[in-house]
Amino acid sequence: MMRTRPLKVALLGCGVVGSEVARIMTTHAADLAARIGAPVELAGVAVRRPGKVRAGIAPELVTTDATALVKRGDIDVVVEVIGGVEPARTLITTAFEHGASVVSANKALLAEDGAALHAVAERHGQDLYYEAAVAGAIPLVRPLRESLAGDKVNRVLGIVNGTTNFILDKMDTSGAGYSEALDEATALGYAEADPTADVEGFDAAAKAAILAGIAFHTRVRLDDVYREGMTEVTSADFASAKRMGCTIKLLAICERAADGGSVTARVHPAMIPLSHPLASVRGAYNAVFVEAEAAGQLMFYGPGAGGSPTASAVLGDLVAVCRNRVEGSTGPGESAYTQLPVSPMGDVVTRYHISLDVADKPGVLAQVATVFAEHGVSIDTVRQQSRQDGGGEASLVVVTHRAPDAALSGTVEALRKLDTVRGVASIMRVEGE
Ligand SMILES: NC(=O)c1ccc[n+]([C@@H]2O[C@H](COP(=O)([O-])OP(=O)(O)OC[C@H]3O[C@@H](n4cnc5c(N)ncnc54)[C@H](O)[C@@H]3O)[C@@H](O)[C@H]2O)c1
Ligand SMILES: N[C@@H](CCO)C(=O)O
Ligand code: NA
Repeated sequence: MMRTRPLKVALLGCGVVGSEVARIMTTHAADLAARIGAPVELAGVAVRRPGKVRAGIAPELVTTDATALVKRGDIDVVVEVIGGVEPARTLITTAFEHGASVVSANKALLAEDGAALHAVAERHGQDLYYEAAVAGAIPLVRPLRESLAGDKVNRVLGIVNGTTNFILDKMDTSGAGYSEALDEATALGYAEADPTADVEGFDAAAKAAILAGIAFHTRVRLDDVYREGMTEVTSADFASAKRMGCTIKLLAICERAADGGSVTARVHPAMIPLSHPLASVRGAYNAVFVEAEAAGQLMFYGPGAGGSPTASAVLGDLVAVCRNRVEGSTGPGESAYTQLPVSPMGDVVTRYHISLDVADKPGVLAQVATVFAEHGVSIDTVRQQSRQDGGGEASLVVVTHRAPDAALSGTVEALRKLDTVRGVASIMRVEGE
């Protein structure tokens, strides 16, 4: 039976995502009410620029005082889509203290302070849902928190940032420049307010922290995630990748150690074979593989950024939280009972693709091979090509077998010191084989 008192929703932020949340709440009001068992009403919208005309939002709902809105006491659910750590953290905490549940899309905040926010939510008997924070529209947080709660997840690997995938895809397929592709991603509403978060890998690292925490039932913070962005990926790297039958993607990889005693989480560009499903993830799409003991390998794929796709995930959470409210219950809280340590990047076992400019003379190959051997790194393939410019240099491309990342980076440092190595043209990890 339909409850007549409407559930009241406060929307914090009315930008790319917030405006779409408001639009869908209005246009789908009847369906949402039927699914929840109670009408849902937009009771207030906190913005920074009150003078701006916002289609479909009654001007009397708009306020610049987000704090007063979350303190009102009659609000059932606060939807936080302003982004950033503060004032979002204080507003969410205040919402819990004043009897509201929260739906957020804010990965930066959840990766920094998710544990504390979950604790406040639990203390006040409220829900904290954040499907939109990871991989946009793709259902991933809920499947990990709920559908896979009975399995043991060992690995989560994928593309979790739409902006950088859009840029890398453009660089690879159309030869577009980095800045031009970034401007386009920003105009399409994919990039963060400060796109440094995207291109330097902070956004993907925040998502990796959230995913690792949920997947392995432990606490992983942003600082625990090894991070390299994609700003140094060049067209020469793409040319090298092409010669190997690969492309380059910014990957987030979270793994449980083989002995189960620790976990790792990392974000960095990597070469992947063109035959791997991640190689065909185009534009702002995301794709994530989850490997679980009983389920085997699962792939989640879909739009990872943009106002409307992200609003879909926010609305899904809103319906879930409202249903809980109608039933007088709450959903699952944080499940970080294992407290596994996060190992450093040096312990992660990876493969490197290394492209060197070397002197084209006898003994150089042997000298380079010796450095690999001294660091305990086994070589998979070597390709040498003399340069035609008469400068007495050759290009040497080495692909290694798997080895601890510390041994691989130590090898590169030692190679740089050889007189016969004139330069390191490209170093890239190789994944997906
Ligand atoms: N855009 C996407 O594709 C996407 C996808 C997933 C998650 N997210 C997340 O959703 C959140 C919002 O992203 P967005 O793309 O809509 O950003 P946006 O910059 O378009 O919108 C944020 C809005 O919040 C407003 N705002 C900032 N501080 C405020 C305050 N104190 N009070 C009231 N309003 C305030 C800003 O004026 C802006 O209009 C971020 O956490 C982001 O990481 C975005
Ligand atoms: N800026 C983010 C938004 C989605 O979280 C991205 O490009 O993936
Ligand atoms: Na999602």
